[in-house]
Amino acid sequence: ILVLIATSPNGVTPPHIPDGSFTGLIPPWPVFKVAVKINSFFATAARVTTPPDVAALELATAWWKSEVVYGLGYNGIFDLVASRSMTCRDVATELDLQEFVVCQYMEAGVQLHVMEKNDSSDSTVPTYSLTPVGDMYLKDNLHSFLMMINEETRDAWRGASTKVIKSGKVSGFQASFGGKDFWTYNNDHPEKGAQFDRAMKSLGGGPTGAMISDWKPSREDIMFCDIGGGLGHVLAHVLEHYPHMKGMVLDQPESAKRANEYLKERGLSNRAEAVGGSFFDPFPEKFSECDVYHIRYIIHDWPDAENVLLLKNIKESVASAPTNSKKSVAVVDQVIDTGASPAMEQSKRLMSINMVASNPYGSRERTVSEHEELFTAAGFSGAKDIKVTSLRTIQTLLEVEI
Ligand SMILES: C[S@@+](CC[C@H](N)C(=O)[O-])C[C@H]1O[C@@H](n2cnc3c(N)ncnc32)[C@H](O)[C@@H]1O
Repeated sequence: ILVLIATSPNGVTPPHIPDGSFTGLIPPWPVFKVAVKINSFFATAARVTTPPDVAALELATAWWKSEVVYGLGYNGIFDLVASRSMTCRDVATELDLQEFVVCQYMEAGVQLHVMEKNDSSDSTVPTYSLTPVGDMYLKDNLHSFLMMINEETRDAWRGASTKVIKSGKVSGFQASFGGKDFWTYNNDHPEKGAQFDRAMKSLGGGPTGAMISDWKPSREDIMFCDIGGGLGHVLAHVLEHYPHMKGMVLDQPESAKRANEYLKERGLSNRAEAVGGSFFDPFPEKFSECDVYHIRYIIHDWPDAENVLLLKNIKESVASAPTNSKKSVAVVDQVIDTGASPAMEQSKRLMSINMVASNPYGSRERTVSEHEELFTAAGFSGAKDIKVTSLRTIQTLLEVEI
């Protein structure tokens, strides 16, 4: 807590820091800033010292690296090797795979720093274990994200690169999957919907920790509503830090079902519930009790018109609220041109194409002023006073009072 007090420019002091919370892993601001600068310096040094032909080949084959980690994850190799250091032959035998190919993939994994080789003195055959990066791909961590982003999403990108770029109108996903949009496809394939929810949860820890460390709620007992909150993973973290807060998630019916199970698992059912519905319809009456309407990774999923409708629904929900307490909309997204480093801006630009690939035509990452325009179009009088909160992560928090 002392570290947070000492380093949070917004004076954020969550009353409770649960054991193992991601907030404990967020470096103090000065350390974060220096680390980002050092990282940028070496990235620039590597770029300017790499000959153009090498750089061009690296870019052309960059997907090979993803395919290696995908293959290691898809076949359960990361999880098996995490249990004990093993030879590639034993891995192949245990998983009923081809030894020759497995050994090639594991050697490549060493070169990509997701595995390390342990040469034991009593054997000529090396064993392999995971590096801290490899650990990130385990089933209880980024596994579902690794699968999702290298399965249908890969085809969606190809659709964007070859079809949408000429014809417009639809997402890369629709161009590649017979016109079906991402959410309809996931509803038709519930295992894919569940995979997506798990992927979002696994991506969430760091950004949620940064949000909790840098964003100060108006009171510690507010009603925190996560609109499009998926499994309820963000809400769960927030409520664990603020024992007097309550919260709700609004998400698609199938996700809301999974969210209620997850919130129960986390022992939060007495303070949190998930409600199934569409944020493009008027909000359920109980959402008028929300003090903060938190929307993370939602605005970038939609074209302007849909975002204006969603923001209008939030505003309408507040208009029917019984009290006049201070209320706000808090957007967290990869806001363009607010990043702490060029590498972060590069990631946002790639994420923007991921939106073109996966979401309805017109979806993208936006600048602060583009967000301002959406709020203005939805009739928010506070749009011009949009408050920008820097977070110790790639995302930025934008808050508008209602
Ligand atoms: C990119 S995910 C973000 C999840 C979560 N906010 C997070 O930060 O991890 C988008 C979420 O929007 C939800 N969603 C999509 N269309 C929706 C709709 N019409 N109404 C409510 N939720 C929707 C999805 O189910 C999903 O949980």
